[in-house]
Amino acid sequence: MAQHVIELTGLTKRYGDFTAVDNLDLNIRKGEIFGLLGPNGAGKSTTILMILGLTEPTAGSVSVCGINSTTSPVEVKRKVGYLPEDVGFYEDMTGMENLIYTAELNGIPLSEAREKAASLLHRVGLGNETEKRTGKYSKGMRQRLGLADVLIKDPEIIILDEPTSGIDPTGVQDFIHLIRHLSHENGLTVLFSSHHLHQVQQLCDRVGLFGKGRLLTLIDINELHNKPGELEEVYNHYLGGNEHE
Ligand SMILES: Nc1ncnc2c1ncn2[C@@H]1O[C@H](COP(=O)(O)OP(=O)(O)OP(=O)(O)O)[C@@H](O)[C@H]1O
Repeated sequence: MAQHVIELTGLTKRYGDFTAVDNLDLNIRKGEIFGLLGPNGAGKSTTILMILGLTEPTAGSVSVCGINSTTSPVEVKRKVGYLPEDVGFYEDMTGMENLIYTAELNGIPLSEAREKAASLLHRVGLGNETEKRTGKYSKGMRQRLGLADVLIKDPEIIILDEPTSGIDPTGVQDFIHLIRHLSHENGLTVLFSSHHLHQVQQLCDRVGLFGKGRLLTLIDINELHNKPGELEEVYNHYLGGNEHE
């Protein structure tokens, strides 16, 4: 049986009378690329914040690699790399310097940090930009550096929240290929939150479709037989053809 690295049980988040995440039961398997798909406000980011232990659930529980995120967020942080929509870097520092800084914050000795940073910059396609200040990086380059930044502590899971917004179509394709490659190369579990149907279908093994805080259905992408319009049909069936791109 597949090993679960994230287990959400009855997970609920209420803000006053409003329920942002409603009684969510979901298990993510080790090594899979799982998509959280849904329109704005569906509860994807709130779910991610609870997985990271950055927001406390109103009810239910979150376990990451067997660790309770709510009671042990620091331990969970060691296992999970989180790439938000907009990554912040020290703009006056180079890509290399930024990565070394993150590495040192994670307790990696300087000599090892340099080597790891150089290798990761190369792997994410920034091998020729290591000495450029990040203030001069394009949005696509920043997201690639963001990936290197989350990978430097050797996480078991990476969580990417709308990582492609603001990147041009070619950059998006490159980014998607890079994530697939990194996941397969390292056996990484990836959680990818997006409202872009086509990106989710291209990248993910399984998808959870979210709407109004609820998990509406689970979709195995292999079962869609790579038919480009199929995920859209499922989406429209559950979400009534809401605008999604
Ligand atoms: N701190 C908060 N206080 C009150 N309501 C909140 C808070 N955070 C989120 N919400 C609400 O919870 C709902 C779910 O938000 P969430 O950000 O999780 O959705 P999402 O699926 O990630 O959407 P998006 O794609 O826009 O990021 C939204 O209606 C949002 O307004």
